[in-house]
Amino acid sequence: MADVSIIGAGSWGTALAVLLHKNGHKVTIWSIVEQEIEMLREKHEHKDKLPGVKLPDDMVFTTDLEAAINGKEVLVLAVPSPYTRSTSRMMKEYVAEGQIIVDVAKGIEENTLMTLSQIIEEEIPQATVAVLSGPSHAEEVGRGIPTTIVVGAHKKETAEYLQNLFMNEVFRVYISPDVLGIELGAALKNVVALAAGIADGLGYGDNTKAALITRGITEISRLGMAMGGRFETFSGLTGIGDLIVTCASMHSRNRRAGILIGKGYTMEEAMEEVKMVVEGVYSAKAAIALAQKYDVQLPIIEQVNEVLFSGKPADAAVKELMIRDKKLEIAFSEGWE
Ligand SMILES: NC(=O)c1ccc[n+]([C@@H]2O[C@H](COP(=O)([O-])OP(=O)(O)OC[C@H]3O[C@@H](n4cnc5c(N)ncnc54)[C@H](O)[C@@H]3O)[C@@H](O)[C@H]2O)c1
Ligand SMILES: O=P(O)(O)OC[C@H](O)CO
Repeated sequence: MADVSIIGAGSWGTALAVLLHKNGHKVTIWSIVEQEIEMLREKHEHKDKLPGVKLPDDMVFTTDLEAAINGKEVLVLAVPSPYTRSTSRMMKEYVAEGQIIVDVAKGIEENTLMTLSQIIEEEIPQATVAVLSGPSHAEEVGRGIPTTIVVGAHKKETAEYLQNLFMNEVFRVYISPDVLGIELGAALKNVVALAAGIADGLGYGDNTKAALITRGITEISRLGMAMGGRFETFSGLTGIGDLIVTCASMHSRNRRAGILIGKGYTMEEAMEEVKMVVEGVYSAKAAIALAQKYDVQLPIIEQVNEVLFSGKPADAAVKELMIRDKKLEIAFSEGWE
């Protein structure tokens, strides 16, 4: 049995807390939001973020960050990506040498273009940082629905330790050394899922969805591989797997925000309506900056940016994608006459 803290009490942190408790670990949940911790103590359920999932009586809820960190074997960092740096800064003074922090959020920092594990490593250099990612909606994990996921870590020993910590008969955990590929797939799929939602909101069909998923993963892997991620990662659970679930599921906040935008809401109105974090909005600009830096084309992601930040009508963005220059589907065709 391990002593574990979840840093951040949103829907994903809460679902993972329940999972880890079921695995026999001692679990503490920390949040910066006092009312949230009071509500969890009183109701033993996160009524706003994960309704219907009961939290066990012996789970500890706290706003005391030092107590949440001291002596814990693993810290699961589950705050949305805009808070990864600020939360890491607060955590730094309490984290022991080698203490494991597993980041479960998905994003790229807009002004630095850093992945979330890079931010944590910069802010808390004494920590051992790993990531957990894959097709996994909190609503389904909270109900014990079979799910597969990947732990990425620089050292195999860390990955195997976390695999044992999280894995059970309904939560199958693979391990991988490709931390960068995992994080890029996770952040970029959210931007493509916004596009898939926009297409749904416009009333388009399954053909359009399949096109966005397939050409979307081409964009993600093109950029990801230019940055050093591995092809197999983008064809795996944290790449195409997570892209499929996010583009298809009504649990997805990115897809739901996209649907509203496709129906004519502004980005701000859609984010307000969805209430929970819509990570794709934060990663969209970073993706374009990275595309420029690594000289790769991301046409879908570019159009998402135009719709989100330049007020381009969603149907005009789709039309622009359809009438782009004629292309080969695959990059190499030497000897093809
Ligand atoms: N929900 C899912 O199904 C799911 C699954 C996999 C990964 N993720 C990723 O996990 C991350 C968190 O997602 P979520 O669904 O839990 O989001 P959420 O919107 O449910 O979480 C918000 C939580 O963030 C915390 N918070 C609010 N303000 C804060 C601040 N200023 N500083 C620090 N913490 C603050 C609070 O505990 C709040 O409940 C995201 O990056 C998301 O992409 C989510
Ligand atoms: O609800 P979303 O769109 O943030 O997606 C949640 C997870 O990333 C799905 O794996």
